[in-house]
Amino acid sequence: MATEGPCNMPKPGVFDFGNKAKQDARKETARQNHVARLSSLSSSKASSQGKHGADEKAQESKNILVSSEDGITKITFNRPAKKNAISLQMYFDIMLALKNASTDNSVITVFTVLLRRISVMCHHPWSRRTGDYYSSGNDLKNSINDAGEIQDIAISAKRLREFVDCFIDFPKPLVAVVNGPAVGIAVTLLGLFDAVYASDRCNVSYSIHPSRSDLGSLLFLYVSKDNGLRQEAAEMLLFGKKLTAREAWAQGLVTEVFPESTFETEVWTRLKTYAKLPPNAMRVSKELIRKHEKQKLHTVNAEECAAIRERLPIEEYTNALRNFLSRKAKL
Ligand SMILES: CCCCC/C=C/CC(=O)SCCNC(=O)CCNC(=O)[C@H](O)C(C)(C)COP(=O)(O)OP(=O)(O)OC[C@H]1O[C@@H](n2cnc3c(N)ncnc32)[C@H](O)[C@@H]1OP(=O)(O)O
Repeated sequence: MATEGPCNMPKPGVFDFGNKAKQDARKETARQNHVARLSSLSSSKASSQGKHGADEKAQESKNILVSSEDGITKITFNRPAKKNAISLQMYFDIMLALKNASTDNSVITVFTVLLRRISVMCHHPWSRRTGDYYSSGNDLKNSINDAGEIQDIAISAKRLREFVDCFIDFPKPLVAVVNGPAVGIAVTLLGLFDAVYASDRCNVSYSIHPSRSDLGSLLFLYVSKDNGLRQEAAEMLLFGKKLTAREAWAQGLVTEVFPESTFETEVWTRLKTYAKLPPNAMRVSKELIRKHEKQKLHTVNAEECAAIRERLPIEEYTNALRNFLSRKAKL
């Protein structure tokens, strides 16, 4: 891989991970090992997958499960022990899953959390229960090593930008089935879905993490664009106020709130019906609805990731990280 000389290569497309990784490596020679790891992951997985049908199992990775059935590609968080915190590997797995879903035969793409079955001794011998969290957001270990030193900021910030870009550009209807609390980047992303269905046990919040207001402004842009500046959103973004599912609905972040007891049945019945609608009409409608805001979202995303890259090394942030990791601080 070339690491010197001018970069005359054309800018790769948002889903063109191979070329993006190569360009990263040219600019970040000091970080080549890290980039190479991500690049090799991309090429090995991409080459083993290609196009696939909506009724086939599409992708296996430990913490992100992907499956397709009934015209729906489901991307499922499966890291309950860490409250579905999103590691660098998971960012990558999700981007790959979105890339595949954008060209597979499915009609709708859905993000959700793996349901865990627990034994209960009350009315039913088995009761379904959701994983605790939809997602606790960015894995706070992504940018700090075991010695407590900040690491890989440029790469993480770039990866984050590419990750959010994938959501902004995703061409098919994208739905979030949120059956537990969502934090940080997982909340920001909600603004980029076409529909967000939440159970009444869900809540949304940003953390004590000082970067929340950076990434939050994407969400803020979305929430406030038709309604003027919304003070409730500012309370969440600036002061870390936790919103209930119904408050998030009132903010326009959630499409509909369902009782937990009927959530799964109602939502999946509805989604299966939607998946029978004409796919091309939905794609064209989505393109028309999103066309005018897309460029603005890309611009804000780029600005925010640049801000994160600059702010991450400051003491306020590093202290917050160390406090969380030494169990002195939580949400
Ligand atoms: C380049 C960088 C880009 C930065 C981009 C920024 C994006 C915005 C964000 O998303 S920042 C992250 C925001 N999220 C948080 O701040 C949540 C932090 N977590 C908590 O506050 C709590 O864990 C909790 C309230 C979500 C749950 O508390 P609870 O007491 O129920 O559970 P534990 O704290 O014991 O958690 C269980 C294990 O999970 C690990 N964990 C939870 N969240 C994260 C996380 N975001 N990152 C890493 N690890 C997380 C926790 O450490 C426990 O692990 P352990 O059992 O091994 O100790």
